[in-house]
Amino acid sequence: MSSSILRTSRTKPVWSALARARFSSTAPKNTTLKERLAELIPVELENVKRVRAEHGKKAFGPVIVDQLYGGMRGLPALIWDGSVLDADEGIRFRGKTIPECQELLPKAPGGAEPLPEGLFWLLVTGEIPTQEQVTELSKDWAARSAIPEFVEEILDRCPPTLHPMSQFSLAVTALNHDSAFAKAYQDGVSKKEYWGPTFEDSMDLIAKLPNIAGRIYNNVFGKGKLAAIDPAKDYSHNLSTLLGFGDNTAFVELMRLYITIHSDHEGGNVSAHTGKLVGSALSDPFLAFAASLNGLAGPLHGLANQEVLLWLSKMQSKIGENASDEAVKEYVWATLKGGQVVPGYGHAVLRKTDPRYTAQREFALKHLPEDPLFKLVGQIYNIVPDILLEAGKAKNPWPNVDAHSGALLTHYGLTQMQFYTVLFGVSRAFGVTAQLIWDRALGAPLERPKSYSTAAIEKMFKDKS
Ligand SMILES: CC(=O)SCCNC(=O)CCNC(=O)[C@H](O)C(C)(C)COP(=O)(O)OP(=O)(O)OC[C@H]1O[C@@H](n2cnc3c(N)ncnc32)[C@H](O)[C@@H]1OP(=O)(O)O
Ligand SMILES: O=C([O-])CC(=O)C(=O)O
Repeated sequence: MSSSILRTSRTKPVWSALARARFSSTAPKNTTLKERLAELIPVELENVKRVRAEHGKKAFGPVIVDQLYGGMRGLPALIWDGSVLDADEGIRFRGKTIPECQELLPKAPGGAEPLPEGLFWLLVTGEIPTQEQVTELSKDWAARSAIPEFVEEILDRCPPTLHPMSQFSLAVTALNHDSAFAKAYQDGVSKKEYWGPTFEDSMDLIAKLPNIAGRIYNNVFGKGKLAAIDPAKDYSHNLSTLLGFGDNTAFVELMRLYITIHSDHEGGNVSAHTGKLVGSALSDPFLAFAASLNGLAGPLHGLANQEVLLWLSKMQSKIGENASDEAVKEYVWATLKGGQVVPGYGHAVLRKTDPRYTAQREFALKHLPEDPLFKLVGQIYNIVPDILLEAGKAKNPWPNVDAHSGALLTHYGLTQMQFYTVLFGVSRAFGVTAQLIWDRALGAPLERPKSYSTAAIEKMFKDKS
């Protein structure tokens, strides 16, 4: 932020606010999230206009043919300020590392982990909210949490054999019935006002996810009558209660950490990018996020947390519990020789251990250091990277977030691994909706990159080699 901008007298108060936001200072008191957004949006619109005027025609680096065939790795293609991923350091949410978020974001009374309500505020504004602002968000989400009866019926009619992620996606798609954005669009809302109903839909969507997740869990895994949302409790506490774990303080803390760290992973990952892409067609946040969920449900992305537990269970039944390092090594090699990936290891961008893995490991060291599955996860950490390096294919031999989460959930009795990605999805809604709000606020256009045929590539370089 240049000092000349800060000195401009007419805009000074607003630019100062933005400067504060960009440096992730604390939010001004006595303002709601929506009011704060309304202040920040015109400032950011000016900022983007300035950046485009100054740099809009500059080249960003070469595009090579391998990137077209190789899943666009490293292709600079998207803008998202909410979080940025460094290959070695891992994720920062609005410039804050996970340990910094753990330190700075408001906590529940007696709690040590950050409240995801605060993380959402941070993702949306770049500011650390006050305790009161976070409490207001908890209350607002509790007030919006009921799901329409017909959505309950859709879930109740799903066969328990339908994967929980498919049920989740169905329910979220159906919420589009009451979309404020879809209605406003039909009523002829001006482009400048898109962000308002997008914000309302986003808040509704996040608020309704505990009821959807709880109903799916209850229907599929038969835990009896579904509990009700308590307006005096925070989001993670309510989610835990609906899953039947609300009385377990450590589980509630785990949910606070879990939802915070799984929320966003810059803009290019499959779920975030899918939400942005679908949203760019002005599909409302429910439709856009349902598409995100369908991407998250893939085994190379969010479903990897389920796959890790499956793989560990199969390992235990094959080589027994407390197996030797040699036996574990043999099992890992057999996985690779069978043409399968080692779930929970490797990453498209990261080149070091995922700090989300480390945060979960630290939680385990504090709350469940003697857990046998946690010990196995640790044993594997000492074995797999060397094997992946020796196998010589994976660019990143280190664990990602999914290598750890299932062991923690299992410890507390949430053993139904098919459900794990639903929890990931609840969290990912925070990042996807924050991005949708800003995309509509900044007038992000329809996404439509160019595709090429192999023949066209050949022709392009025919006389140049
Ligand atoms: C929340 C998340 O989405 S985190 C990721 C969750 N997914 C997993 O944990 C699944 C296991 N990991 C993987 O499949 C990969 O590492 C991915 C999908 C995450 C990243 O894929 P890429 O960016 O293509 O990885 P990379 O460039 O290192 O791949 C090169 C080769 O190594 C292989 N490789 C990468 N990771 C692994 C692994 N964990 N086990 C075995 N092989 C691997 C790839 O399959 C690829 O093989 P190929 O040349 O035969 O196609
Ligand atoms: O960044 C990625 O590609 C995958 C990932 O870890 C996430 O989305 O959380």
